[in-house]
Amino acid sequence: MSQAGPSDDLRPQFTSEELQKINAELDGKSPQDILRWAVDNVRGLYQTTAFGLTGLAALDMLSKISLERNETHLVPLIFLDTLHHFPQSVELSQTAADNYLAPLHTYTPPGVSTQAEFTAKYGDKLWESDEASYDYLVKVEPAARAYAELGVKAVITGRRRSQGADRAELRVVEVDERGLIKINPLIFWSFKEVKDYIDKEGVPYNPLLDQGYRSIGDVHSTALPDPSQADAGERSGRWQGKSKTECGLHSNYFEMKQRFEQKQAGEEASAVEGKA
Ligand SMILES: Nc1ncnc2c1ncn2[C@@H]1O[C@H](COP(=O)(O)OS(=O)(=O)O)[C@@H](OP(=O)(O)O)[C@H]1O
Repeated sequence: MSQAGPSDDLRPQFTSEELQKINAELDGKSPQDILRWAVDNVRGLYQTTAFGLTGLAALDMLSKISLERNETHLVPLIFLDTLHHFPQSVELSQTAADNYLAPLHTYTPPGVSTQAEFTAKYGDKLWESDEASYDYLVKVEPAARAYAELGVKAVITGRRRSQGADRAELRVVEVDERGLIKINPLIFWSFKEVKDYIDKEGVPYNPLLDQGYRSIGDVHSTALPDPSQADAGERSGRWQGKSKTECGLHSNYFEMKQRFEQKQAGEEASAVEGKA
């Protein structure tokens, strides 16, 4: 399966010197100021979101920025439906987009649109037998396909420094190895600041949050945070018992793609040998 596409060749909009200057200017700024900067200065801008609290806050802020400017255009949304989300998360993707009248682009893994089709095509519990291929198929490839098909040059993400692990070192604006710009408008906020904003502005959110979940991904890799570990991070319910902290979406694209393609080639070669 070849996953090549124009997204492999995104052209950077900023030189590294410009990027350094932009980050110095945006350091410590409010999410709204960062979002205003993004809307005014970045072309091909989308919001990639799983409709976590951070993404919902950004969506609400973007909608208010549009209103204050009397604009009808809202930054379009990209949702990568892994086909293994909680039903509440999938439902929220539609209700949030409808609520804000934001264009929503939903992408599923290559060649499938239901969980049963995914299992039939790629195997049962692929996340257990081959986690890297699972991540590639449900997040990395669909995102690259979305970027190529939609002409995405930049994405707003819901990552924040206070989420810890790799995210502690985030910059406001990053350019990835493909030249894709990633903007992290709520980078300086804590979980409490985000939740306070959501409550104050009455932003509808995933009902699972009220059951104690704090970070929500796939059903099979999301658990309630351990109540005995009160100071564990907000993402401690993700991939519990594993050292993994990221789903691949924010990892090096070329490395993920190469690993997947090598694995595929190896499996195809073994299948041919097996038949011979
Ligand atoms: N399925 C899907 N579709 C589109 N975009 C997605 C997806 N999963 C993660 N993201 C983007 O990554 C942000 C952080 O998500 P998480 O903290 O849940 O971590 S992880 O990416 O799943 O590892 C997340 O922030 P939110 O907008 O708050 O959801 C998004 O910007």
